Amino acid sequence: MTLSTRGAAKAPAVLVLEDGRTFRGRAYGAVGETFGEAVFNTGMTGYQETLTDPSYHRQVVVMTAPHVGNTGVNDEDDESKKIWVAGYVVRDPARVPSNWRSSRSLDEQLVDQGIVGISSIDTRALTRHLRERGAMRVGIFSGDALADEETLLARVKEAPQMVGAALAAEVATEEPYVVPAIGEKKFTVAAIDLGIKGMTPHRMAERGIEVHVLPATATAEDVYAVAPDGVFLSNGPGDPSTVDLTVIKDVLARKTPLFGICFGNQILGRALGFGTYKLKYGHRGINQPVQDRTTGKVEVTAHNHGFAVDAPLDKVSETPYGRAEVSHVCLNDDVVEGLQLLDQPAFSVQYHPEAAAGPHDAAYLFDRFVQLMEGQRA
Ligand SMILES: NC(=O)CC[C@H](N)C(=O)O
Repeated sequence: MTLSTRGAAKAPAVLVLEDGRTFRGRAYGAVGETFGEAVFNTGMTGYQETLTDPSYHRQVVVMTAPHVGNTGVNDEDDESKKIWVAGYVVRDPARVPSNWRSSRSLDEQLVDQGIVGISSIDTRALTRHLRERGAMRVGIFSGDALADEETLLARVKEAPQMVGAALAAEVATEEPYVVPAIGEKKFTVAAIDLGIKGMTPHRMAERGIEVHVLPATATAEDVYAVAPDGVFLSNGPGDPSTVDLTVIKDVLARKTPLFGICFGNQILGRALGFGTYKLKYGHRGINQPVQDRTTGKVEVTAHNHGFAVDAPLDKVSETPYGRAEVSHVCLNDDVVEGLQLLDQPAFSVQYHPEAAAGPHDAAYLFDRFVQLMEGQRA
């Protein structure tokens, strides 16, 4: 631990929202400047997984939990090879991390990876502002990047918007790789990496699945070259309306068992002919109530999405691939949280059954995927 994490005064920093509201605080992590879409995460824990979730690429994450960094950073909980958030906003960073697995402080980790953040601001006021006005662009500035507010605001307004952003290829693997089945191998799955988290193939491997993780640019030929029993569509950053649907339509046409999560749910929805739209402020956190309408059960789930599928809640829809219905719904706001096809083995959820971090209520969805693959073999 360096002395700086022991509470030495950090440089002044300012956060500027695109509607002109500003918050003055202290630099946290790297000193400099950064831009992105301001979003808030309501998780009380799991900051290491949040920071390394590729779906947060180009987003500045505001933590609503006031005290962040308490357990430091360890060598096991990263969900990808680096921190992806564009910036980090916390109220009150831990001065001294304390956990048996901690190998360094969060502050040091942010500095090492050049992640610009801000602390000591009223994150509750900022969150309420984003809830009332909606997600918007933001900049964080410290050190040499500080300037008068008008100049900073003009720079925030130059930053790219999230609507229309095609980001999956920026975060996905360039080379295919294999995550071996744990124990006896029962199935092969081709997982299209649009920003996959490490825990996701692990959850499949635990169920005897050998997972071939393929780049976002994989063709149908690449997918079928691994002779998959099933195809998986991962989570990922950006606007789902930018994704080329050729491969997924091919998978649907061949009736290969298909499971999608988050971004995967959105692009399955689009392939079925539904629209996607931007939510006012999105769902991010590990305490979101969802109802599985196929069983009536309610589960508490991990979310990270700013877009959603526009599908009718109370009727079966006719699609080019047979009938489809909304299988899951968020109990906070009735947002579509899952889709299922009724005439072929394909389904998806808008949230994170891999639960890293988060409650494990939704783990049964990986078992449903296994059942679909078993059903196809029978
Ligand atoms: N976690 C994800 O896959 C996010 C999907 C999409 N980028 C969204 O914001 O809604």
